[in-house]
Amino acid sequence: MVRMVLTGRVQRELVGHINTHGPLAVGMTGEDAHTMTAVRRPAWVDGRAVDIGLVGDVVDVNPRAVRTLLEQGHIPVVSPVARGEDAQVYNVNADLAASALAVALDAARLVVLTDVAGLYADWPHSTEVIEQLTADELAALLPGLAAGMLPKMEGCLRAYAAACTGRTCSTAVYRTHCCGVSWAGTAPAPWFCRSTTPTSRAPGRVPPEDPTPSQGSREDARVAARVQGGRPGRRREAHAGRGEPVPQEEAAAADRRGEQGTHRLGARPGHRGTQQPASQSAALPVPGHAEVVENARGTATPLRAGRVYAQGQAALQDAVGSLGHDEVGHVGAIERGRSSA
Ligand SMILES: Nc1ncnc2c1ncn2[C@@H]1O[C@H](COP(=O)(O)OP(=O)(O)O)[C@@H](O)[C@H]1O
Ligand SMILES: CC(=O)N[C@@H](CCC(=O)OP(=O)(O)O)C(=O)O
Repeated sequence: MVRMVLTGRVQRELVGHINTHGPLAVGMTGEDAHTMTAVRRPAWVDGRAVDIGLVGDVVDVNPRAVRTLLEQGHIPVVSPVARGEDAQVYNVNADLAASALAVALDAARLVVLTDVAGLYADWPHSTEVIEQLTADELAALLPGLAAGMLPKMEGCLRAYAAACTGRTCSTAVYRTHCCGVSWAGTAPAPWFCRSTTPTSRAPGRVPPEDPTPSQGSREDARVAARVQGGRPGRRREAHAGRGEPVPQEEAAAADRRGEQGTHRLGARPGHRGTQQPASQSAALPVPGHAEVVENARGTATPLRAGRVYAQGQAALQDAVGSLGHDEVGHVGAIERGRSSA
């Protein structure tokens, strides 16, 4: 079911929209060429693991197939379905999958899109957007987040921790800014608008050693309750929860697998960020601006990357518009600028 919806339907629509601009997008899944390997991820409720079915967490990424597509000028559209070493196929969260892929590709920037103006400080009571926050601040906020914002922010935190571990990270600041966008009119405003230059509020703050959120977020409790109650829910719950909660030993075993996996992709312990000015961050480009996008080690092919990026933005802008959102915000996660390591 998950494969059918995510790969057979959602992915095909996105690929189709992008390809109205040319032969750019190629659809694939995390299963293909062993791109993503996952382990079962339980929900945590009151410190106890609750099995919610074939939901996984990416523990290993082989980016070779994606890299090959990029090098050939394509835009890979990767559905968040991953193989497990136990021969199961896991449904992984798209934002967490994107974060893991960005890390494996050594990407210079991770951008996650959302249907609201940005990360709200006191949602659902207020829509005041947090413009910028540090990894520590985000880690503290994480357990209180819910719905789609939780995996987005968890993905940001993981990418930050991985990107800034063992190397100088000049712009290691989370920026959550909205590029509010109205798609209501016929001529949509740019949604990749220029971001504010990050301040020097906290570059180089120490990332958390384990960015995996706590044992017991509000969202986990909600999902587990849905699964246990067997009630149909939103799409997420409807296919996330298969099967009954399992005995504690099994849940604990799943957890052990999860911990092992987190170790493979997570932050290496002992890292200390380096104090660097934060001003090296490039502003997000506006559509059509053929910015040369290099990865952090400066190894991207400049011309091709610039062309693909510019085309890709126009195509993505259209694709997102076609999905019918009235407003699309994006949450800038990591933006490293040039790394000296
Ligand atoms: N602090 C928060 N700030 C903004 N949105 C939040 C927050 N906490 C929870 N949310 C919810 O998260 C949603 C954004 O995630 P969404 O874009 O729907 O994710 P996805 O579609 O990728 O699952 C918002 O519409 C809102 O309902
Ligand atoms: C485990 C998990 O979260 N799976 C997600 C995969 C797709 C996804 O992440 O879609 P959104 O970003 O729109 O939520 C799901 O089943 O909905």
